[in-house]
Amino acid sequence: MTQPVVVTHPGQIPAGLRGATVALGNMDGVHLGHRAVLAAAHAARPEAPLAVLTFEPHPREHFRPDDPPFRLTLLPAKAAALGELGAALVVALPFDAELAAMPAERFFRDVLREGLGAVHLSCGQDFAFGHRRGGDAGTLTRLAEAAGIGLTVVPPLVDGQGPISSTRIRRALQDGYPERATAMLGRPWEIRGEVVHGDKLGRVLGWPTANLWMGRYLEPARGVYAVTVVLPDGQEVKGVSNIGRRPTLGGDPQTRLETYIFDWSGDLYGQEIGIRLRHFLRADAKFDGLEALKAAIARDAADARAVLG
Ligand SMILES: Cc1cc2nc3c(=O)[nH]c(=O)nc-3n(C[C@H](O)[C@H](O)[C@H](O)COP(=O)(O)O)c2cc1C
Ligand SMILES: Nc1ncnc2c1ncn2[C@@H]1O[C@H](COP(=O)(O)OP(=O)(O)O)[C@@H](O)[C@H]1O
Repeated sequence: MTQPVVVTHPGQIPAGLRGATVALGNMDGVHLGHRAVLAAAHAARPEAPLAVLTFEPHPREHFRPDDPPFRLTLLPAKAAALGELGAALVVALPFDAELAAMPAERFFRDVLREGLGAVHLSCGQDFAFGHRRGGDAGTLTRLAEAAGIGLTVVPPLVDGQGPISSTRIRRALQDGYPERATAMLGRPWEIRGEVVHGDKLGRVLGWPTANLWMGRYLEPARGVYAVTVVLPDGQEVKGVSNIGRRPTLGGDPQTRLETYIFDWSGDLYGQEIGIRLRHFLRADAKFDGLEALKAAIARDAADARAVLG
């Protein structure tokens, strides 16, 4: 699937992608429920280009900047995942004070109708938009009908535990169940970032680790994970990661994601890699010295190899 065109303003939409059938939502994580919203937009108007209207930053990052980070996907990964689902266009509107203050009617007219030239809309039942979330699926139904634009309101996709949602996926990851996140996402959760320099202790211990900052990503359960690693060339290889603050070494102020890649050597500094959390192995621990830590990492690596097969 080709990468979608990503724009931050309707004025930037290429002529051929105006008049799209448009799925609406934050779409953080791009999970199976989001997939259903895209599928509904496409099914209604299969001849039209498929577009997604989303917000970047996430409205919660705008309204509650001091909340702990919670993102499942940042825009490039979100756009790539939406592209996999057939989106030709992603409109990622900057969510700022102006957008937050825009009445629902004006958002509908200026952005959806005139900006995108939408021929059909789809959203989840809980979609809310416009000033103080003043527009909901009911408002959208009324506005779309008056404008002669089709609308599909998609009921929540459920599994055995209830509706699939970004919130449930976050909770599964915070509780140490990456497999549950994988099931709801339809693919493993991946953290992408640039490899940064650490304390260069890894190679002394015999376990060099490529380090990423968690940044705006949700912090999952701290501890050790069996992972797969997407290298800069796109190759996917196996490894073992620690997500934590290294209590054995005095503790860090920020959480890092450190990954030892199996049967691999090379230089990754400054390059972007993706870490896909597969299985949680154990909680982060404070060891009594470096020898004990080394022994624990050796056991972790063996456990990860075993569970990854
Ligand atoms: C599989 C694995 C498990 C780890 N588990 C812990 C742990 O439980 N507690 C801890 O303090 N550090 C743990 N570490 C982190 C090491 O302290 C870290 O890799 C080492 O300090 C190297 O840091 P550097 O990359 O900055 O050189 C773990 C590392 C790996 C690779
Ligand atoms: N098998 C490997 N797994 C992870 N990183 C590796 C591996 N082999 C070499 N490297 C390189 O070594 C670096 C990590 O070495 P390390 O001594 O832990 O330094 P740092 O403290 O800067 O992370 C990685 O960023 C990467 O460039």
